[in-house]
Amino acid sequence: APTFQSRDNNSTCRKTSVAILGGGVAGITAAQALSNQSISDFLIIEYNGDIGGRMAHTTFGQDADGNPYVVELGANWVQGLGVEGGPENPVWTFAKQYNVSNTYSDYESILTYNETGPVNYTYLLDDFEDTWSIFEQNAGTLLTENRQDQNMRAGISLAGFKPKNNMAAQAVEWWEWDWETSYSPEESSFIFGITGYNETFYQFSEENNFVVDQRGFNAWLKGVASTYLKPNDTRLLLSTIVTDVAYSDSGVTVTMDDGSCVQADYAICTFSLGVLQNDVVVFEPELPDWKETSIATFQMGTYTKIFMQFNETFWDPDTQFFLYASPTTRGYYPVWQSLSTEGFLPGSNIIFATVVGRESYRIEAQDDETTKAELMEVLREMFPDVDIPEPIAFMYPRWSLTPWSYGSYSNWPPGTTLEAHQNLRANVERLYFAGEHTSAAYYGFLHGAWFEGREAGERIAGQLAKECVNVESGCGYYMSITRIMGRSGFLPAPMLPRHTSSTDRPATRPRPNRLSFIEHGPVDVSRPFQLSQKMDAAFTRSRLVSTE
Ligand SMILES: Cc1cc2nc3c(=O)[nH]c(=O)nc-3n(C[C@H](O)[C@H](O)[C@H](O)COP(=O)(O)OP(=O)(O)OC[C@H]3O[C@@H](n4cnc5c(N)ncnc54)[C@H](O)[C@@H]3O)c2cc1C
Repeated sequence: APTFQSRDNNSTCRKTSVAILGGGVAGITAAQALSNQSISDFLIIEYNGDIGGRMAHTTFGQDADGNPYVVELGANWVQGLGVEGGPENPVWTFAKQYNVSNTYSDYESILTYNETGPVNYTYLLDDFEDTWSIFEQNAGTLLTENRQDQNMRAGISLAGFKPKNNMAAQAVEWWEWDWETSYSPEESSFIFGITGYNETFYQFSEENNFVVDQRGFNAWLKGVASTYLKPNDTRLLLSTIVTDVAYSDSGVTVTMDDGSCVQADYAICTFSLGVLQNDVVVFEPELPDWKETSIATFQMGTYTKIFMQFNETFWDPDTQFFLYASPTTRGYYPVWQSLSTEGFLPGSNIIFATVVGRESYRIEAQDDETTKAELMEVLREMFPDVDIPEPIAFMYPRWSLTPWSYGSYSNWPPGTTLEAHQNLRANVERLYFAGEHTSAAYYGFLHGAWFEGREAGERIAGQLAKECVNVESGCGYYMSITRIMGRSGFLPAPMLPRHTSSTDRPATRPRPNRLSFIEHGPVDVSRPFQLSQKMDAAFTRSRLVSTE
């Protein structure tokens, strides 16, 4: 049973204005937003011995001199970079600023295989792309006409792509969908799967750059943190595990596993959706029903990279991706990426496979040797003419079992709404929530965490300063739908924010008809994004409806 003895004796707690729970992207950005508004009295409380959260790396294998390589266990790409003169992904801005080494991911650099070896089914990639331009329009129709969401399977199928028992088509669909979202089309929202894609790849750009920086991808976040934290700053509590969070309309008390506590005027909880779903932190009082419902509704996916180093590069060193279609099982070690390729870690002889969802859970539950044997069997099928040696290094993380993340990143299930998501984001009393999962526009991405951390920091800064410096994102509390409606339950009228029509978009956009609910235009990364304002407008409309 949880004990709250520290809270009973608050005089012994360390005092601060803002307790930031978690030192991932959202937490570090929230603290930066406070610092930018001259609020220096905050504490960042982080489980791990370093900042970065799910942007996490480790050492793996070794080079010819015996020095280990650094590989990313979590986030690996800057996704959607930006176009000349247009909005730029803030992570890309910082990656450039802090010289993070990266290479363009060329998705055309792909070879396809099945259980008999190399088989060219790349034409299916084109087929799927053609289908995409149809189903994204259909998703747009559903959104603009405020119609019921479907699952992605229905969207893909109605647009004409029906893989059924064609395993090559299944592999292609996995590459196009599951690989990005960590969920199958059956498990994913059609409308918000498409808007989620469009917000990033049509607003910024469709380019993804893969990070191979030997300092680790979090080098940029450390750079950001160093602008307001001194070396060994006592406001950063590393290796500190939060167990209890007591909140009220006058403050928040945070208790750690060693019994120590922090008493704050406000707090921002940036723990992942997986952490919230696994009840590892006790909230006092219990989170309200509307909050619990939203936490239970959204999904936490698992994305697993399995690294292998060999004593030679027996695959084509000039190709970035290798797609494998299992004869029996969709998503069975489908995507392989070479790190031995120029621009990555040439000469490293490292290749890694990726699985998601149920396949991740399956391999997380088995030992390394069993998984290694499965991978070797697949490689021998893909390269029947090669005498493949045993790997000299092998490793994969178990994200769904990791106690500070419980999964990789969030996804929207079919049939949910923006309103349900706003409840995931809304504060309870003086406890705020931020992270990739609270971003309706950029959930699952580093930049989602960045925008959300900044907004939460700015809102609290507005509360503390008693003046709203940042009028664009708004200050103060977020709205929960219950707070507006005065009750929980189904909303009587659809309240989707206005979205742009295709004619509003710059002509230079690659596929101008894709759907978005954020207006396009230059985004200055020093300014917040305005989704919340649009949502607030939607909520105002809902209040009018309910009053009527
Ligand atoms: C395998 C994988 C691949 C990914 N690939 C990409 C990619 O290529 N591109 C991309 O943009 N995004 C990618 N992502 C998503 C990206 O990593 C996340 O969106 C982002 O890092 C989330 O940041 P956050 O601050 O919201 O959460 P987190 O990074 O989870 O930060 C929360 C922090 O809270 C801490 N914490 C949790 N519990 C406690 C506790 N009890 N006490 C104290 N501290 C606690 C954690 O240690 C963590 O540091 C990937 C993620 C994974 C796991």
